Amino acid sequence: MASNLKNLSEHSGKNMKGLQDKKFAIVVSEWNEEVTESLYNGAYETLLDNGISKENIEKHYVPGSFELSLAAQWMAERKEIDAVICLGCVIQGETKHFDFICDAVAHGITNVSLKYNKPIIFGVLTPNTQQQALDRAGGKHGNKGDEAAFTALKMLGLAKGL
Ligand SMILES: Nc1c(NC[C@H](O)[C@H](O)[C@H](O)CO)[nH]c(=O)[nH]c1=O
Ligand SMILES: CC(=O)[C@@H](O)COP(=O)(O)O
Repeated sequence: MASNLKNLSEHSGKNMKGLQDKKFAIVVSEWNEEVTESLYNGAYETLLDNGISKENIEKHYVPGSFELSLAAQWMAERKEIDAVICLGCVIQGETKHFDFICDAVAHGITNVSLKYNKPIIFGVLTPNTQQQALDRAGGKHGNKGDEAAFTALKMLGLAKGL
């Protein structure tokens, strides 16, 4: 469903109880920092709003979205980290560089998640324009950072219930 049909900040709060002791690492790309900082703020506040303490939320920066996969692996290797939220914004330029980055980071994050059996959340915007990015980073379509945090919480809740 396209973002213009479902607000990114709305969620059905299933499986999100008893997670107060879980520890999160949020990795943020420095590219398009106006957007990614807004994504981070959304994710951070969503975790706090759902009972996660500030002490259990780490923030780390990478140069660009392409580096999110390796940073996610460094976080996932740490036993004390229960979930990793990867936040980035890759905006289409004139060349195919966009395609290579998006493909690499989507596959990279998936591979880390399966390798370490932990939620590694793909909170990466891949818009055609800056405005589309802003609309999804606290604008008219909500905040992808909220969605990423909700997703991490729900996956940990699912794992807890298994
Ligand atoms: N153009 C964007 C980039 N490019 C940088 C890459 O992510 C990477 O850091 C570089 O290729 C060196 O490995 N990154 C974004 O996150 N967003 C962009 O729009
Ligand atoms: C996604 C990118 O790396 C992109 O912003 C770079 O722009 P261009 O494809 O015009 O070099």
